[in-house]
Amino acid sequence: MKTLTVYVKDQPYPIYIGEGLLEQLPALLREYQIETDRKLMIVTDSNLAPLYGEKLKNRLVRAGYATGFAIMEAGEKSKNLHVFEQLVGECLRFGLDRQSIILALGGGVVGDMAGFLAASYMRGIPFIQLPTTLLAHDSSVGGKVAVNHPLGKNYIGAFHQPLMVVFDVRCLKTLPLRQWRSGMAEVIKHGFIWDESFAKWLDDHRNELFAVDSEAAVEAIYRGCEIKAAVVAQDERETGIRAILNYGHTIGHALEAVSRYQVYTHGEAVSIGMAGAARLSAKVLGTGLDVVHYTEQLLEAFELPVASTRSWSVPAMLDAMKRDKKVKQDKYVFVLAKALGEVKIVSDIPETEIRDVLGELVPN
Ligand SMILES: NC(=O)c1ccc[n+]([C@@H]2O[C@H](COP(=O)([O-])OP(=O)(O)OC[C@H]3O[C@@H](n4cnc5c(N)ncnc54)[C@H](O)[C@@H]3O)[C@@H](O)[C@H]2O)c1
Ligand SMILES: O=C(O)C(=O)C[C@@H](O)[C@H](O)[C@H](O)COP(=O)(O)O
Ligand SMILES: [Zn+2]
Repeated sequence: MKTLTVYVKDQPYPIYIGEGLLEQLPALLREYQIETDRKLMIVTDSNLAPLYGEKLKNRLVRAGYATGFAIMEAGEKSKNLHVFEQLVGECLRFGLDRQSIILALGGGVVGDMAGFLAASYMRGIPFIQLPTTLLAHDSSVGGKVAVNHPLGKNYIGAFHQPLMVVFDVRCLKTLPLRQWRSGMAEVIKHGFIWDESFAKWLDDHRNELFAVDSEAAVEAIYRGCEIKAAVVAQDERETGIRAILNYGHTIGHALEAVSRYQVYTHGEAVSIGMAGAARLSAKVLGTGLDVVHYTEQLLEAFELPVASTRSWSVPAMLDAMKRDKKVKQDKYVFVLAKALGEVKIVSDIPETEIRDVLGELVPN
């Protein structure tokens, strides 16, 4: 097992990464003085409930915890206020109180939803992240929790840090290949924004990573979490540097919104977004074309898209980007690459440059 700490202001918390950790959860709870007088509520999705949820619930009940079980329909389309309200109802009916703890068992959709539920239920109760997708190495760390609005991603949310993150990498064995690749996009993002040598390491360990070799997976997840934790520790609420974690997301979130969350996974949209951000960096910052080429090459090596095969309205995408959370005084703000492993937040990007890049990424 590997461990690291996220140094946020109120309460630093641990991330545990290893095999079989869900089996050790009751012991970990006891280690954290979480006694059996506290109710637990597992929030999970319809795919994960039969795979891991029911076993986890039985294990916790056997350990003496009163444990509720709330299941949302799997997929991004469920990350909305309607489902949120249903989950609040389940918590109330189960009798969760302010001492209770929510357990988010799933990928980023469950993590964001259950985290937002914890942030707002009775004005805030604790929660624990139990990530089950590769992508969730990103979503389970840093305390951004939210649901979507039809006009865009994560518009209704909060910053609410978990008590701990327990990543049982055995869960990754059942993850569909498409979701594995999707998660790789955020792992690669951590290399692109912070550490060129990590990006190269991923490139060199492609075969082990595709084979979901535990050692390689733990290493990739650990380094991805370490980079994310380093950024979050400097700027928990995104007043500055944290925005670099949004590399590829301005275009990525726009693609997700115009396609009504039904065409791309989050990682696929971010992958196209990073290819776009690299191209925009060349135009706006004069970044070398080698960066653009390497960006595309690495993403494609992991079978991720670097352009859209479907056409979307450029004005609709620009509209979505105008509502991006990084926008200041109605001006587009992008995270751009200066070099591999080094990015910069750039304000006031001319719309013509963005239009040009969208023209290259999206067929008309
Ligand atoms: N809060 C953050 O900082 C942050 C960071 C990155 C992404 N996100 C959010 O995360 C979401 C995407 O998360 P995701 O890619 O994990 O998607 P997801 O949660 O929808 O999971 C993908 C699919 O895989 C299934 N699945 C999950 N784990 C499985 C397993 N071990 N075995 C078999 N099937 C499994 C799920 O049921 C789902 O169908 C997006 O909403 C995105 O906005 C948030
Ligand atoms: O943690 C962050 O900060 C990130 O930007 C990580 C992103 O990968 C993630 O998709 C996040 O949810 C996007 O945040 P948003 O503020 O643009 O909704
Ligand atoms: Zn993301």
